[in-house]
Amino acid sequence: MLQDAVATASDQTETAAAAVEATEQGNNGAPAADAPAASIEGLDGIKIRRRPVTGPSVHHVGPFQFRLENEGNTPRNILEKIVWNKDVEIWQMKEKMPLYRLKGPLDNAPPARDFVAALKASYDRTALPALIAEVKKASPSRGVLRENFDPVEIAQAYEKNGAACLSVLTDSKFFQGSFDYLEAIRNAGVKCPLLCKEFIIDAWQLYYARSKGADAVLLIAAILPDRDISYMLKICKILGMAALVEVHDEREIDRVIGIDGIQLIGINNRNLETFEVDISNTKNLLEGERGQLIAQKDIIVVGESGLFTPDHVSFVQDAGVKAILVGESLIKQEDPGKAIAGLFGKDISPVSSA
Ligand SMILES: O=C(O)c1ccccc1NCC(=O)[C@H](O)[C@H](O)COP(=O)(O)O
Repeated sequence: MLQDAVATASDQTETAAAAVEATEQGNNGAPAADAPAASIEGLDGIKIRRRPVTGPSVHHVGPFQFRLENEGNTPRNILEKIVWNKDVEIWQMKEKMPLYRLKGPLDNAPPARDFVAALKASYDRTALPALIAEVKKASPSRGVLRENFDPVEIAQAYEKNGAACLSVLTDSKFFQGSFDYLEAIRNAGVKCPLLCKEFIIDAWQLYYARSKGADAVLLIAAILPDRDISYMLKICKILGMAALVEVHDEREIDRVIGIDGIQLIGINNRNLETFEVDISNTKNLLEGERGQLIAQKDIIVVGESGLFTPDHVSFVQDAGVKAILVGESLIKQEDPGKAIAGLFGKDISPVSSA
């Protein structure tokens, strides 16, 4: 039933993981027709299915029975694939580290750094979009971006050369990222606030990210209903973390503008279903009344993906962004820190502009 599928952020996980497990085990021959529908497609503007149906239909031909692929238990695009995998991963991680064990140590943890203030300070200092530089080893669309990958060295180089904040990919299966990278960067004395770049679908992940040193998290509108975004924003506030709420199209941006407590909207120029990158997406989404409303609400817009040159940076700045999130164009250079000056067309490191 559809209303069953729209569970709260936390109880979705168990159900979803069980569904994925049942699917992977072949469901012991139980026909899908008897199973509850697990898709929440179309609800609250979400385009992807948050979890597979519990098993493909059984088809009978004479004495044989077989299952057809692609009848609900096969992800239709990379985003669905990532999210379905994440469901199972979270379920396993929660077993090892239940919420009550995560929460306790957080009371004595150093407070989160102010991600939003760091972006504003950088913009005021440089009059250029504040840089969130991404520590990104690989991606589903581009494969391995950097063989010789030392996350701490890269983070320090980004900081030294003017990044306001850092984004650290933590998904291991699709991005070769790690929570250990986040923790190591934090423990190495990097002062820039850190964004945990994850596919967050369960509130447990917010506590886990904080426990590993995150100062901010990514919430992707394509995979989260409005009520989950609102709920997670409240938890972020309690934990002292900022949330970068990411959108890709008009429907998503209009949804999130209406949610209370949004400080940062990321416009992803990459379509996460097709991998197509088009930086004019940022401009298109900020045109007209929508851009004015965002400015009135004092929301900072972050332009994400596909930014390689000073012209690209000017283009999105003219469209209204005050910050940019950049991975590939920096990480692929021999010296990712020095690549920052190439991206902006000038040195933006704090020392040189002081
Ligand atoms: O980068 C991908 O291939 C990708 C695929 C599926 C989901 C998300 C993906 N990337 C996350 C990002 O949005 C980027 O890492 C980030 O915006 C930086 O983009 P870029 O500067 O183009 O590396």
